[in-house]
Amino acid sequence: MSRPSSSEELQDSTDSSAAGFPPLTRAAVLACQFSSWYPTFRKHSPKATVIKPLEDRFIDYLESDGLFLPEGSGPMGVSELSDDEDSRNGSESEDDQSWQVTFPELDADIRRILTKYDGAVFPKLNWSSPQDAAWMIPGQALKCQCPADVYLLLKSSDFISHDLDHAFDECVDYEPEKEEESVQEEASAPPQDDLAQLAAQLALQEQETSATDSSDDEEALERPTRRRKSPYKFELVLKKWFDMPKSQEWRCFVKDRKLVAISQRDTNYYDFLQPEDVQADLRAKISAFFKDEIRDVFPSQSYVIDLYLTRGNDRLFIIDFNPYAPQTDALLFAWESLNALSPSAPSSSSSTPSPYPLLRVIDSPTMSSQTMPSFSHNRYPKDVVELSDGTSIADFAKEWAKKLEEGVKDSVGGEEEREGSDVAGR
Ligand SMILES: Nc1ncnc2c1ncn2[C@@H]1O[C@H](COP(=O)(O)OP(=O)(O)OP(=O)(O)O)[C@@H](O)[C@H]1O
Repeated sequence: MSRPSSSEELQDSTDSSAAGFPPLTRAAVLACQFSSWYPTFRKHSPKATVIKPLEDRFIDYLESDGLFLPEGSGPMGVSELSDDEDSRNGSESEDDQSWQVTFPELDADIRRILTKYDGAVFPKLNWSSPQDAAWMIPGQALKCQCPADVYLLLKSSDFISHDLDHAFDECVDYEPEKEEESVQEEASAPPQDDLAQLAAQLALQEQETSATDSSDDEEALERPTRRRKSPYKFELVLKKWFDMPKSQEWRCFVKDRKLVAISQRDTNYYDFLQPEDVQADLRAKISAFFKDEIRDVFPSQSYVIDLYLTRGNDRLFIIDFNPYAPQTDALLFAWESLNALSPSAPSSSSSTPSPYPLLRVIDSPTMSSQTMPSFSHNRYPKDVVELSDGTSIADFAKEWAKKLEEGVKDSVGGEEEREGSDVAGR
């Protein structure tokens, strides 16, 4: 899920009903949480394991100041840190802190999942991956090969902070004071004795297990936790890493259960996507997949799906669900034009084929990558923007969005293709 970079920008974009957006509800946001949809769509999604709920101590670590890594989380294992690892712990004063933080159970879970997934995973929390922090690890991708890689990315990312603190901010039915009150009431209840506590923990585990459809293997690792001052539980999603050619990714917009538009996900120009028959084939494949596998199953009326089409064009995979809301990037479309579409209206003549879903690809190689960056307005690190030229994040975002809009009319140079493999969730 993409998200605004500042509360100011958030205010600009939250008047969703005025702009023609359906009201965003907590249920719609929760439906896009990874563990909400993955059990249902597992066979159409790359392999992944969810660790939930994350313990409060770990969330506190992610939210704490300074960039330091828990002891024993590096590639060398539990008992030692390499010199390299030590140097990633940040400044000298922060080093002291690093030796006080350990997450041996979580480290062990991550290492076990890494082994199961051939040594590399892609991390995210309930909704977001730390894409804005990719530059923190070698290769600038979110390819994690030890627990420290996962922690470093999560801890450095504004997108992850958004998941932790602002996931429901724009929902019409979200009342933070009320929710916090109920959590505080729970926290101030008389302490339970050990047996009662154990029973409560087991009940929680059972409830979670059914919610994530954990079956024969460990695709949902559950453990009891203390209650945090938050009305929902945080989860760490580790997806098996695979090389996914960007040119094969598509963002699909669903309005009132109708697939209205499809946008190329990447901002590069690809020759092979230009022929009309290729585009017609794409529309047909994605439309059929949506109708057969998603439309009657996904609980929301309006939402956005990210799909990946294997290079042989023979199989579609679900990468992510996002809310139909301004904080999700509309990519090559403008939200105003998507909101203005009315796919239910009768077509002018019965012989005219339906124009839906509309499909947009970058259709010219002339635009330079400087004017068409691959991160759009709500997908770059806050710190970078703050340091940029003294403008506020909101102003910078508006400038950026304007550039993007202008940029869509042209396009940029191509990227070499790679083949994805072994992606099936099951
Ligand atoms: N298992 C994976 N292995 C390698 N790369 C991946 C994997 N899953 C996702 N990616 C890449 O990361 C991108 C973002 O993934 P994902 O949609 O899960 O994260 P997100 O933070 O929710 O993104 P967004 O907010 O843009 O929807 C994908 O478009 C894809 O390019």
